[in-house]
Amino acid sequence: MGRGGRGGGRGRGRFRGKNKGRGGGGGGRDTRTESWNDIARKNELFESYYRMGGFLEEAEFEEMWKYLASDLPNSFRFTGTKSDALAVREIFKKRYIPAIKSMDFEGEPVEPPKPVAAFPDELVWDMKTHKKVIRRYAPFAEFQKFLVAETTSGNISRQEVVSMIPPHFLDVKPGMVVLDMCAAPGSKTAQLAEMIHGDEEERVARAARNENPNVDGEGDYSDDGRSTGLLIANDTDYKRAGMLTHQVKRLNFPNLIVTNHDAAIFPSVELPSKQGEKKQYLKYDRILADVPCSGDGTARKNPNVWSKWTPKDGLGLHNLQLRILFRGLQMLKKGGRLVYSTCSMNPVENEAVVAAAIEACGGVSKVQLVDGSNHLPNLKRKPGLNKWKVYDTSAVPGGEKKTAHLFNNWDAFVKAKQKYQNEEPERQFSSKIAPGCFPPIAASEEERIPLERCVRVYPHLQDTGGFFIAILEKLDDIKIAQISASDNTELLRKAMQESENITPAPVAEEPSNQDEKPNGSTSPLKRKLDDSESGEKTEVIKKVKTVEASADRPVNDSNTVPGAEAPTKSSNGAPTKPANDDHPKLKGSTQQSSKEYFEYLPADDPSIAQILDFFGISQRFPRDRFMVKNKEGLLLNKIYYTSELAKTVINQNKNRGLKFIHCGVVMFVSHKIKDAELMKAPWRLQNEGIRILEPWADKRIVKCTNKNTLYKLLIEMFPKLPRDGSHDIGEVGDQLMDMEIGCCFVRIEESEGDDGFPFRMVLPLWRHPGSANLMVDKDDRKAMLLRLFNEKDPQIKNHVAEKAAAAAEQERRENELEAKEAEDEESKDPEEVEAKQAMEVEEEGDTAEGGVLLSETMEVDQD
Ligand SMILES: C[S@@+](CC[C@H](N)C(=O)[O-])C[C@H]1O[C@@H](n2cnc3c(N)ncnc32)[C@H](O)[C@@H]1O
Repeated sequence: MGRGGRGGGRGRGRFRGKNKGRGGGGGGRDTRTESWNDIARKNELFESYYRMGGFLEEAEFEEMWKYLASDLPNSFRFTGTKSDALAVREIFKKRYIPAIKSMDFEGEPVEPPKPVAAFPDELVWDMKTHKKVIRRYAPFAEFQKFLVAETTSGNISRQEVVSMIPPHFLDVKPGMVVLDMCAAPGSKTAQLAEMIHGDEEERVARAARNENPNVDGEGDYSDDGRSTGLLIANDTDYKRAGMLTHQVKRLNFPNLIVTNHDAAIFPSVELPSKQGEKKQYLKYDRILADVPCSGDGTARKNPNVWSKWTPKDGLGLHNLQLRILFRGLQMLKKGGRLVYSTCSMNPVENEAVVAAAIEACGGVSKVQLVDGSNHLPNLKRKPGLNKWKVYDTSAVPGGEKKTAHLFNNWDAFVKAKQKYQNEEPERQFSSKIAPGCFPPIAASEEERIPLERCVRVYPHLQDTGGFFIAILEKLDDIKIAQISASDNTELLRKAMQESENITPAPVAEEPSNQDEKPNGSTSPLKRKLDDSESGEKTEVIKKVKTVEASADRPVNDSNTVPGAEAPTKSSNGAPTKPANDDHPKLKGSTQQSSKEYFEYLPADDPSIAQILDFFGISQRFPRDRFMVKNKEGLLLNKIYYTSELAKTVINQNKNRGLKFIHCGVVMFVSHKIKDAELMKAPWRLQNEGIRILEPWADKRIVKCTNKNTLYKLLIEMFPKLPRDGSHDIGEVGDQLMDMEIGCCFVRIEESEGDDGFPFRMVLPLWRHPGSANLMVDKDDRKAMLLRLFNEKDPQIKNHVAEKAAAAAEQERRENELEAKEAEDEESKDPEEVEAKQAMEVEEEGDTAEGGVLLSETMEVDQD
């Protein structure tokens, strides 16, 4: 049946949104095809849970709910190194804010973007005008162009405000080893990379000038100012990990590795150890666990929340979230910090997970919740909850009625089930409700988990989405034996075993301490029956009718069998992923990835030595961190560069079953030109890696000091460089006149005034025999022309491409003519035709002999 075929109407009634959305086989409504404005922002179950759960006082709840049902403001962040971000921000403030201020939309003045007070340095902005209006309404066209160009160039990240919070709470310092467990699509990974990178460029520049790079004493800059840190960004979904790779490539960060594993069983990463000594494993200073969640805090931009929310979403994810968090805590260094976050407001996915993980680690003496009030002090927030109710719906298979329940504690849930077992044995509850879903009950004040230290961000506080953040600090080693204290013993133990299975080596966890007794059932933290709430507190909210089972709905539709968590079926009956379910389907990852090769070149590789010599790269620049991505380790097309620790991790683990899917910044690309073998270095520098290399170069540097020269180099590809010196590219052309053919650095220093450059730039340029060409692709050229020269629709000239296009057109015309002539010939005397053909062959031979291919025409593919 076609989409939307059954019934055709909108699922506005209770349960209908969910029913239709998940029952794909039944022709359910796909809300994504509908306009966001047409979606009814109503869901009684959703509302009743948050209204009755006691999260907020009634008046505040009303305010919060009003915001939750309204559109989310548009937000974005200026990214990259701080100086670049501030420079682009200034351009935005000077050029676009006044323009927007003078606009009207539908008769009302447009509210211009404003900085979000919660974040420092005015780097985060939001704006009430909807994205769609900005995209479609002509007066916004220039601003939209700027947003698109800077997003493509990586200077702006269009990220939701609340999603920017967790990295700020991690307190990352340059040089730290950081794991982002659930990283795709990668917006927080980018923030973490910026933090690990710190002011690296400034420090490296100082080191290269033989000055002390470590001015403020923060971070480890023992590697000549370079950050020694590492960021591993992981996602279990292979496709999403691909998206993540696409995002992080723009960061040009050599200290980054992308992996594709189930975070709950993330493998231990081995480090080199001396022969005969105990194996060493990587421990992390910081871990971000931004786990898959029901996403109900995203209701302002996600129609599925309104149409599909059920209490089972959160319940179904609690366990996976707990396993991911627990694995994160295992891999954390003693004294290290982990931030757990979700875009859900549901305590079952938040405080309950945090409490259960702390208990599983052995309590507050092992892992403590950190008070985050000194981070982002301007962020409006609410404390975490110490009490909440677990919400479930139960029903009898085939029956019509669903009943909603709110349970205060585990015993109340058990009693309710027992009661129904006598009266209605077929009634089913969610199989996912576990003791860990309920508030913890501590035996003493010292052992109490201060869940109020968690951070809740509600939509009405600063006009954002909803979010939850908890900062955890590992105080002591987690002994394997302590896991038995948890209510989730078996699952967590299994998770540990699985992470061992991925890597043939033993897990890098602390040895089990024999002196340490397992807490077992005597755990003071084990959830107990709270006498005051011991009676069954099931609150039957309302009995409601469910949609009747019908022939075109699969019998295992989760609405007819609540709690059964039936897999969604696609129209061909194959199981598909439920809308908000990010559960991995395979143990290691969601798909088998194709093998990537990461082969490091020897430090004395003669080709590398030749290239580095060509650019006059200092001997202090490391020569053993260059890598190629083919099995044979050959210098074919691209040469990548990585940090020292990234290299160590890749080399030590690539044959241990770890799935690395990305690492390295492109440093050199082979330049395919005629007579390349006669050149000293037929390799071109890349925009990606050029800033890493440039401080160490003392050859082939061209200074660009005039804005007009840069404009000419950007607007025209291959500007002429005739031998007589009559070029049009100013001081750059003058310096190039005496330079050997090949690539070079164009260095542009920051300078003040309207004719100055707002930030420092280094760009690669290829010096041809008769021309020069900035090796910057068309999109980046356009973005630079817009940013620096306010050039809105630049027409970039490319003589070579034009020449090639003209030649192709000429050939096409000739072919057409030939075909026509051939047609005409058919009717002619065959002898005459034969004679003509013989003559043509001769002519072709002549042309080929005399023809010379210009090197430029072979370089059309270079940008
Ligand atoms: C909330 S999103 C992460 C957003 C991301 N941190 C960002 O800022 O762009 C959750 C991610 O977890 C991934 N995921 C789901 N289950 C996972 C698992 N078991 N291990 C690792 N990643 C998982 C999903 O594919 C999804 O990309």
